[in-house]
Amino acid sequence: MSDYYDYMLPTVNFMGAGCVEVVGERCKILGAEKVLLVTDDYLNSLESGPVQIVGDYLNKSGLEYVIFDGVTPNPKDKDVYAGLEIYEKENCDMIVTVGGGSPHDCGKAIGVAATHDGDLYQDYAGIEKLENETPPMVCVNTTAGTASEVTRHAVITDTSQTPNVKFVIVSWRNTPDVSINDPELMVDKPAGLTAATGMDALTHALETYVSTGANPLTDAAALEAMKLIAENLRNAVYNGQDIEARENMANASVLSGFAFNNGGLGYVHAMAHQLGGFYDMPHGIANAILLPYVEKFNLGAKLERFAKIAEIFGVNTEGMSTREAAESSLEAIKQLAKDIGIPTSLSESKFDIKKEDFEEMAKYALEDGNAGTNPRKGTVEQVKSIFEDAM
Ligand SMILES: NC(=O)c1ccc[n+]([C@@H]2O[C@H](COP(=O)([O-])OP(=O)(O)OC[C@H]3O[C@@H](n4cnc5c(N)ncnc54)[C@H](O)[C@@H]3O)[C@@H](O)[C@H]2O)c1
Ligand SMILES: [Fe+2]
Repeated sequence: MSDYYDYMLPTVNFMGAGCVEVVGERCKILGAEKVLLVTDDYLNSLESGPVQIVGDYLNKSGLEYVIFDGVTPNPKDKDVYAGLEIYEKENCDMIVTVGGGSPHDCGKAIGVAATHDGDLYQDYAGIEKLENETPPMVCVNTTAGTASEVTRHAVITDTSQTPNVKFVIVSWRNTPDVSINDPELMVDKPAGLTAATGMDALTHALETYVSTGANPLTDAAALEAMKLIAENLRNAVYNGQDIEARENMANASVLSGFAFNNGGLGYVHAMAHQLGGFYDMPHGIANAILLPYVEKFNLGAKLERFAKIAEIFGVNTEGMSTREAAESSLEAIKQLAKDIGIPTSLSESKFDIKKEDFEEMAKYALEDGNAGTNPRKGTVEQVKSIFEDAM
């Protein structure tokens, strides 16, 4: 390992109420003539929703655009190829995504498929495998969780395998040119989605903070993200119209993206990807359920850091040993999840989880691109037992 590190950020990030108005002018600056607008059918069905708002700004800037709304949650390779067909047929030269992590990731993968031969999973899953420049991209974010709008990750589900496998293409070439986080586009998010995506952001910040790839810059971003989440996620869930809570959650999500884009994640994400691939479980729910169980496994490797997390969550750690303080951080996280209505175990979730799958899921998890920076190395047996523990 070298003594230096790189720190990757997208070129321009817009944050705050009203900032979506820059979308058209930013596309023009990037040289767009015809935009593929990538989204999902729900957001596209909303009158005066984010898709219509973005479309109006594109029109105002004199840009032509065509909508692809075939993105499904946990986006599939076939969604990517359906989008690519439109991108090519319509001679698009730029991608604008509107929505949460699913449209952003699908849009990134459309850009990869448009500029790279071969198979997305076979040839490009893993870290820094992209060889060619991808089309310019602007991401308008409507959830506060994945931070895909600021990261180099695209998480796609490969449906050619049974069971399906979620894989990650990680490349700086995938980093969007512009990210737009306007909290006014987030106020109508239902409570359940706010809770799940908020816990995804927490998982990003926490996994990076205890990862083997953490550095002073990722620490600063991760600590502030966790503080904002501890102070604002409940409010954002309980009162969706609280614009300050929404804005703070957007800030937290982006900060956690700055952190994990550079410091790496861990077994929570590696294992959550299996729950997404095998059962189509929403990503935020999968992370939120697994988080305390995985971190119980990791605790001994980063006791001081977990003790610091407890402080951030408002636990009075005075008089506690470092281990006691570290353990109390897991209780604080469980309490937050409980308060916002997240199931506390896999069996409590409404998904038909099968114990017989755990061995295979554990194997895939250890091969996942996020497993390498987990602070404690586990065997297939150990990862399997974390799944069992979470059941
Ligand atoms: N690329 C990355 O860095 C990264 C990181 C973490 C997760 N992910 C991936 O992102 C995906 C999950 O993304 P997500 O959690 O943002 O959800 P999502 O994009 O899958 O959206 C979930 C649902 O919420 C709806 N929705 C989105 N915004 C809304 C709004 N403002 N109001 C009402 N409804 C809204 C959508 O229509 C959809 O039905 C997963 O596939 C996950 O693996 C990617
Ligand atoms: Fe995530």
